[in-house]
This record gives sequence, structure tokens and C-alpha cells, in this order.
Amino acid sequence: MASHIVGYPRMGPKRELKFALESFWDGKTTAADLEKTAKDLRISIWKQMADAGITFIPSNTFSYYDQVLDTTALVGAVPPRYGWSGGEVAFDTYFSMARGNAKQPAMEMTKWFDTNYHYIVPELGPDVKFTLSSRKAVQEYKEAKELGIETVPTVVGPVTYLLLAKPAKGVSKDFDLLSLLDSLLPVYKQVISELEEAGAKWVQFDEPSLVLDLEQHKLDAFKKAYSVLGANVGVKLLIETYFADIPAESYKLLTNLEHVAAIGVDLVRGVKTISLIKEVGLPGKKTLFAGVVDGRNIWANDLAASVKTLVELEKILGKGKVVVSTSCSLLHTAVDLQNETKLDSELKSWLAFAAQKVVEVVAIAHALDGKKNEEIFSVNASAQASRRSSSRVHNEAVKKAAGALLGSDHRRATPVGARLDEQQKHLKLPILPTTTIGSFPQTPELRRVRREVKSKKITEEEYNKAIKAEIASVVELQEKLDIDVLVHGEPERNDMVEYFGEQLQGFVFTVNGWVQSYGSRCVKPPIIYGDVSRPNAMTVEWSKYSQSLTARPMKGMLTGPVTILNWSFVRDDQPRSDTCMQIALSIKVEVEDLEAGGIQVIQIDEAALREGLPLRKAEQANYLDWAVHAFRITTSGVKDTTQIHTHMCYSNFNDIIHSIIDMDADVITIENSRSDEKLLSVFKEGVTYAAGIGPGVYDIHSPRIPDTEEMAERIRKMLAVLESKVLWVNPDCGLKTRKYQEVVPALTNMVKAAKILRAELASTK
Ligand SMILES: Nc1nc2c(c(=O)[nH]1)N[C@@H](CNc1ccc(C(=O)N[C@@H](CCC(=O)N[C@@H](CCC(=O)N[C@@H](CCC(=O)O)C(=O)O)C(=O)O)C(=O)O)cc1)CN2
Ligand code: MET
Ligand SMILES: [Zn+2]
Repeated sequence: MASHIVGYPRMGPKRELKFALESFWDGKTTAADLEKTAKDLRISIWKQMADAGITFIPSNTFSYYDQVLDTTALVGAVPPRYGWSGGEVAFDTYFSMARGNAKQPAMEMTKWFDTNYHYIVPELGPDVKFTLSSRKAVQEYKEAKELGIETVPTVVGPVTYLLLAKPAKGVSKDFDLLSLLDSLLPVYKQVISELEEAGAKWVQFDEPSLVLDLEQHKLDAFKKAYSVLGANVGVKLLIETYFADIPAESYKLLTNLEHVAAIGVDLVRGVKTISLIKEVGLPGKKTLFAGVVDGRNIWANDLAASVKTLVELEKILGKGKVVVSTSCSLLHTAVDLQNETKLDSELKSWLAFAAQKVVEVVAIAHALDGKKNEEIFSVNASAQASRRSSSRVHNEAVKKAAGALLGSDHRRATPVGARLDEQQKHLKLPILPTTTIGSFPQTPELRRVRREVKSKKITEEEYNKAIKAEIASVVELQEKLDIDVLVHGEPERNDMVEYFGEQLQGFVFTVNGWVQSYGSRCVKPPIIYGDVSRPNAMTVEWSKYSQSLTARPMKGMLTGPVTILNWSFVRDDQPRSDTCMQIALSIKVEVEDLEAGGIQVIQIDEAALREGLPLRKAEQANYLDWAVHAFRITTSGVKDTTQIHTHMCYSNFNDIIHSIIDMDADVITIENSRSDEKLLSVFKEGVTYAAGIGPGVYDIHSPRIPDTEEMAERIRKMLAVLESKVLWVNPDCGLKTRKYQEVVPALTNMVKAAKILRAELASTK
């Protein structure tokens, strides 16, 4: 059986690309240095796959920032404001689109389907002139070829590209993006022919949007696209779908496309796809790329079970018609288990990162050819058995307590309006109160002390002293800026999820298990392997210390259960909802300990609530039900006078606004500025929100400093649809990725903007 990998992490086993990018952006190294690091990484990945024996090795899965932005470069859809004058899109234009520059803000960034990966949203309108403007795909193919490695160039498919785009500035929001397909296809056609000329035999088109519930006109677009792209070409077309079950209509449409040679499906997240294939078969002499190795998690594959699945598929589809593959790109998992020096050997035996998954795919392929490696299979079988029965995984008391929650409901007794009145009696906040989302810049000094305490170069006391000093300086700065509700800045946290994972039972964490989140930024998702509990208070001492430094309210700062779940590698031996309830119980006791410690405002971040929403509509209501319930469990025990905040990133909330209201937080701060106030339209449409709300007034993902008037104007727009008494003023998200020289002027301007609007409100009264 042939083997295939959908895509591979590009950051490198030790985040080599991250450091090369950041030093290039800081002007410390040259473009040539960056290109050299990138090339070395690509070569080592291709060699690794070739040595393992993968049949279909992908190329062009590398990116300097994001594969959707690469596609924007490929088709020359650079928004005019970046002043690009044609030709090959070079670093300055490319990184300006990604990160903004002195004159222009960055393009919008949002979540890639239901992952923690972010892509740069294409901006398209009727005037866009698509022209082939990047040779990256062809160059990478040739680069591998020079090493003697035949690869399958991959590109984001044209329909997914258009469906992920938004109308450009000044274009009606009703503009039909798919109307651009006719003018886009010739550029794709040109790419295919250049690849063919270079020797490519296959081209892979990533079309994950095929797993969504698509209206007929979108299905028609796929039909048109691949009828055009496949006609009169010498290469074979592979259409890759992933992240969920492919709907029957989409599957049938693909099987009927004459020029499509192969279809990739996700058999991990897509649990019903096997029955669909059994029912429909695979007409048209096509090949099925069967994604049985999980690209989104770190668990070792159950090799025997995968072999069984593939044997079954071969029976239905015929020998030679099935290729073993990963469920999606390995971009979403960690890179190499070999670099994990701190995990014990039992736990390690349960895991497989990208490099190990490549080996798993080949082992499965060989087994199907009757060349089963008995050693690999027997080691794998005993690891599966030890994980199932291990006493480390199971905690009966936790199971019982969390199980009891599922059937019941949890709510605060008093309605939010009355609670806010109670809170205001002692908080005494001005109208349009200002606050920030939690983190302040993570300076190199902070990272150094964290690293040094981990490696025992400095003592625990020295570490605590450094963190306390940092908190004191963050508090002093906020008082000086005249911010109303303060934060401690989160200097003791490496990451808002990892930090909690490190303190909860049932979690382990890695030293190098990085996964790209956006651009050069990575996360190290903790691994939830067992039942979750909280042995000790996690944040209470730091919060009490921070509050002791100021008379202003200091927010206690926690990450909510849904976000901890969605940003961790989650156990796959029980429903996600069960794991979420266990985490909710741990956060609930933390909330109550903070309240008992005198903290009057507690923020529980649910940044990833929206991201966990299942892609298929039929599954969404159930998710929202348990996710919102889990959040309410954490807050339902607090007094009316305790103000609960929550925060969310990425503003596609209009479709779930009722669930957000149902979370019943007192105040919600929400990302808004980089997406053209999409969020506000829901209030224009008459949804009433009685709780406090702070739609972000500036984008924190860009180094650009927003001016006062720009933020004042944003607040005016909000006041047009929201009552002044519910409105808060804050940035879009935490400030940890920024530098102080950006944060200080930005927050100065933000507070000024709030004061201008307070004066305007007072004068119109
Ligand atoms: N989990 C998660 N998902 C999220 C977010 C988030 O905050 N967390 N935010 C949204 C946007 N995504 C983001 C993702 C990552 C980062 C981010 O800043 N990541 C940091 C790493 C964070 C971290 O855990 N850092 C550790 C490890 C630091 C480190 O790399 N140390 C080096 C040395 C580096 C140095 O000395 O400067 C080493 O030990 O070798 C720490 O601070 O302790 C980065 O890539 O730079 C920000 C936003 C959505 N998804
Ligand atoms: N409290 C967190 C912070 O400010 C929330 C971030 S949401 C990605 O960093
Ligand atoms: Zn955020």
C-alpha cells in the first residue's frame, strides 16, 4: 500500500524558523539568513520522509507565515494599500500583509477551521486582477527534486481560498466572492502547468471547506473548479479534505468529478465517513487517501485498528485503490517525541508526534503489503494496553463528581442587571471603564528568569522576587496610565493554558512540543492523559499580592475549562465533554478560593470557546450546551458582589451570541478591531445584551500603535449600537506579544480616547 502525509510542521523541532523570523524582523539577520534556515528545515523534513519510505511526500507545506497568505501571494491578490507594484511578492510586501507596517495595519487574521492555527484573511473585490505572483510552489518542488526526492506539491484549493476570503475594504459585504472563481482558475491552471513542466506527477489541493455543510452554489463551484483544473493536464489531482466527516453530497460530487484522481478523507475526526464509503463506494476509478493517523493529537496510533480499517476499505474499493495517510496536515501536532527528555518512558510509549506519525503511516502501509514489522506492532499493542488499564489515568472520585454534573444545571440566582448594580456600589467605576485583557509584555528578562528557575540556575526565592517586582511595575504603570480595573500582567505564566496544565493533576507537559499558532508564535499544548483535579490553589497568592499593591480593583485571572480543553491535547478514551466537566470542577474551586481571598473581580478567559464549535451544524448545539454549562459551573457559586469577566478572541460570534449571553458573565471583553466591527452588527440587528461588554478598540497582534482619534471613533461606533452604561474600553486581547514601547503609547491613547468619549457623553446629556 502506498503512503502519504498531508502536510508537516514548518517551525522545526526546536522552533528554528521562529527564531530566524524574529531575528530577521528585528533587523538582526538578513533575508539570506532566513532563507537558509528555511531551506535547511525543508530539506531535513523531505529526507526524513524519504528515509522512512513515504510514497507521496508533500512539498510547499513550508511557509514563512501562513499557507493562505502564500496563496494570496501566489495569485497576486495583494490589497492595494500595501503599494505592491507587481512581480514576485517579496518579503517586504509579504510581511507587511501579515504584520502591518508603519503606514498600514495588517490584514485580518482568524482561526483556520476549528484549530488554534490562524490564517491571514484574503481581501477580494470585483477589481482584483489575479496574476501568478509567486513561484514558491514550483521552487520547492524543484528544490526537493534536486535532492532526488519526488514530491507532491500542495496548494490551498481555489474554492476554499475564496470561501475563506472577505470582501475588500469599500466593497459591499454582500459581494459574492465565488463570482471570482472564473478569473482565479487561470492562475491555478498556470501553476499546474508550471509544476507539470518541472516534472510533478501529482498536485494536492487542500479543500477542507468541503467538510462544511455547503449550499448548492458552493458545491457547484467545486464542480466547476475541478472540471476546469483537471481538463487537459498531465498531472493527477488529489483533493484533500479534513477536520470532520465529509457530507454525503460533497463526497458524491467529488466521486463524480472526471478529472479528479484521488480524494483524501479524515477518518479520525470523521467518524461516520467509513459508513458513507461503504454505502457509496468510490466510483470513477479513483483512489482514496485514508487519513487514519491523527494529525491533531499526540497519541500513538492504534496500529492494529488502523490496519483493520484499511483492510476493510481495500475490500470495498479494491487493491491499489487505498493509500494510507494522516487525517490532516501534521502542522497541528508537536514535531518530534525524541526531544522530550522529561517524560517518563511509560507515558512516552503512549505518544507519537509528527516524526513518529510518519513512521506509523509507513508501518501501516507495510502491514497491508504483508510485510508487517512484528516488533513495531507488538510494542504498539502493549502501549495501547498499558494506557487503557493504567492506574495513573483513572481517579474514581473525580469521575463521580464530574459525572454528577452532566445531568444538572448551574446558574447564578440573581439576574445580571441587578448583580451589576450590587457590584457598582463598591467598585464605583466611571462610565466607559478602561481595562486590559490580562497579560503585559513578556520581556526577554521574564523568559530568562523562567528558564533559569526551571534549570535551577536561580532559586525559587529569586524567581518569586523577580516576578513580584514585575507585578509591582505593571501595577504602577497602569495607575499612572489611569486605567480603572487593573491586571497583574501574568508575568508568572508561560502561557494561559500551559500554566494551569502544569498545576493540575491529570496533565503532563512537554519541553519541545510546540505547535504553530500564528506566524512565528507557537504554543505548547499540555497533554491531558488522565482524570483532572486541582491539588492546590494555583493563582490565589499572586492575585492577593497584586491586589495588595493598589486601591483599584485587581482582576483575578483564570483560564476557563473550555479553553483549557480546546488548547490542550485531549485524551481520546472518553468524550471531550467529560474531560471538560472535570476541568470545570477544578476551576470552580479556584474561583471560590479567589473570592475568599478578597478578589472582587475575576476574569475567566474562554478565548477558545468559539474555536471548539464543531464544523458540522448538526453537532453544534450539543457542544454549545455542555461548553456553556461548563463555564457556568465555574461561576455559579460566587456572590452577587463578585464581578465575573470573561474574554474571547476572534469575533465570529454572531451565530452563537445566544450561547454567549447564556454564559451569564457580568462583563465580556471581546476581539473586534481587526475584523471591521463585524461583532457590532449583531447588536444593530437588535440583540440586547444586559451585561457589560468591551469590544476591543485596537489590534494587539500588530506592532502598529493606534492613535487616539482612531480609537475614539471606534468607541463612537459602539455607542451607536450599545448603551453607554454597558460599554467597556479595552484592547482586543492580552499584550504579552507586544513590547513596552508599543504598549505604553497605545494604552495612553486608549485611556485618552475613553476620556474624550466620557466628555462627549457628559456634554450631550
Ligand atoms: N495556548 C494559547 N493559544 C492561543 C493563545 C494563547 O495565548 N495561548 N492566544 C491566541 C493567539 N495565539 C498565540 C500563541 C502563542 C503566543 C506566544 O506568545 N507564544 C510564545 C511562547 C509562549 C511560551 O510558552 N513561552 C515560554 C517559553 C519561552 C521560550 O521559548 N524560552 C526559550 C528561550 C527564549 C528567550 O530566552 O527569549 C527557551 O527556553 O529556549 C515562556 O515564556 O516561558 C512564542 O511563540 O514566543 C501568543 C499568542 C490564540 N491561541
Ligand atoms: N488573559 C489572557 C491574556 O491577556 C487572555 C488571552 S486570550 C488569547 O493574555
Ligand atoms: Zn484574547
